[in-house]
Amino acid sequence: MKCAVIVFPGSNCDIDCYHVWRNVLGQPAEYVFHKDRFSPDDFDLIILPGGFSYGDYLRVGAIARFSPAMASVYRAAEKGKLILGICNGFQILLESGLLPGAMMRNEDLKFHCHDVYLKVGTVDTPFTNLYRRGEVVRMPIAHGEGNYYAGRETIERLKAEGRIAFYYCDRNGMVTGDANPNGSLENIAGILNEGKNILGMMPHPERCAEEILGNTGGRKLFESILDYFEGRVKSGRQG
Ligand SMILES: NC(=O)CC[C@H](N)C(=O)O
Repeated sequence: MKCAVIVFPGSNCDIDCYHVWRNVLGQPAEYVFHKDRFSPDDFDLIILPGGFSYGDYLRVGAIARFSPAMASVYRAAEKGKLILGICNGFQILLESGLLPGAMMRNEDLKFHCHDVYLKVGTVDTPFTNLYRRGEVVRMPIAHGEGNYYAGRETIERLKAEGRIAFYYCDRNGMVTGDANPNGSLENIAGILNEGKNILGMMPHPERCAEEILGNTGGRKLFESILDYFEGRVKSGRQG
């Protein structure tokens, strides 16, 4: 299953994503430079990695959204290809309109770099099918702008359609204000598009996919994608 990792000026998690896909899952991966275009059928999975694309100028993700590589991502998205945006990648997906809502500065205006607990909101997706619904996983976060906001109608729709992939929670799985690191509405940590072929999430699964890192909570996310692609599970939509 061929994966593209898009490299923007200021990306800093591109190598981690490439490493996980290539070396942990043993699948082909390629870097795609932000100035390059590609055809929608060149890749089965596109990862928009974390970092500070274009220095986070204007608004996080606001400039990256206009890069040539993103023009190809939009075409791939239309074809139902799988797209995973992690942290800054999530921010770019919001700015590009591929996912609804917007990201604001963390409520306390501080950069948060620590582990959080996440509750899996839906397992009927190409990205989460190996988790149990309601499973609690630990993952690191590292961001200054993870305060997710959307209008009430959008939030209700996301909930009704099973499109909230992850909520911030405490170690017992309670979704409380205390467990919310950034002020995100309803403790939302990750959402899907309507077709469930696009996932944006603030936590970093690529930083917790190997024993040597002391946490493998993110590994099932990548394995879910591969299982889905190889037809071992039937959920969401496949391009
Ligand atoms: N780890 C990251 O992707 C950083 C995200 C982002 N640029 C922020 O600080 O909000």
